Amino acid sequence: MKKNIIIGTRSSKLALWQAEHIAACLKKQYPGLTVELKHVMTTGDKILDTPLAKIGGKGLFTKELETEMLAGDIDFAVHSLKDMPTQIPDGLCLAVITKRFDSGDALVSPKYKTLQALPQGAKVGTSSLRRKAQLLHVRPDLNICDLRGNVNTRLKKLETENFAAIVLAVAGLKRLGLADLITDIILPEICLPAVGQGALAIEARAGDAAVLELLAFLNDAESVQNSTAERAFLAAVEGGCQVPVGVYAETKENQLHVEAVIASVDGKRLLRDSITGAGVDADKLGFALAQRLLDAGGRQIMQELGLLL
Ligand SMILES: NCc1[nH]cc(CCC(=O)O)c1CC(=O)O
Repeated sequence: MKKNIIIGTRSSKLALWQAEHIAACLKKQYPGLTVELKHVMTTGDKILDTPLAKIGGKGLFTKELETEMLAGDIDFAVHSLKDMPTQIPDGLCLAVITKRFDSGDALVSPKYKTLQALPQGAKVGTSSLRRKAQLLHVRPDLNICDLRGNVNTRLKKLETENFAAIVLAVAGLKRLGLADLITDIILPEICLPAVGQGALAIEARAGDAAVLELLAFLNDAESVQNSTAERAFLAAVEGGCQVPVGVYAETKENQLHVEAVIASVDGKRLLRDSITGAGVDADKLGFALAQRLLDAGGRQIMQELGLLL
């Protein structure tokens, strides 16, 4: 049994909460274990002004952590699953996907409270093309403006940059103890979440049996199955975290139900479809749903996006 573990983490408050949460779970399970946190700066942390979609590339929040892991300087890294690219580098693996509690998006609007109540042309902050496209689809009048930075930075900008509302993940706000700031939950009928939103992922060395064994108890079978479908969908549309694509899988009455959307950035074209099947076919279901949406016009939208960015 390992006696000491080094967890690699980004330094944002959310990343630290997530790493500390996993550290606490480990210490509870293995009282003799010592757990250390090592802070690692990623490209996504260094470039703060440019919209992520324009920086391009995948793994902006994971690459430097992966390098440290491969070099043996950290034992594993804790990520928000939604920040994980669909391709994991050779030698590494997704060791754990935790149980997901909140997958949705929230509106923070101290003045207007709900999406419906926002005045015509209201300035709304989000840098996510997925959120932008889906919001514009129901409210084409909104003035959606870029809003980057970690959760706390975005909340500050809500005031300093005069946004009528900003959109954030429910999970991130709850983890930071900021659930009180949520004034409206944006229903999945309006805005489907990002792949894996709300779940934590632990990335570790594929051959490190001691660490993998130590972590196994944190894995949630249903979460793994659901995110397998979601990640298969994302891989098939060849999207990173910065595409106007949303997908949500859930298990109901022993069936896996996957719902997904591909939209143009202006929200004018929005393709949405769903598929249901056996959980063991999670991969195939995600892939099949992607093919359906791509054939229905999604391929053209993704091609246009490639030209745009
Ligand atoms: N893109 C940053 C990011 N990565 C994960 C979360 C929230 C937590 C989660 O979705 O698991 C957030 C903040 C947000 O989107 O509001």
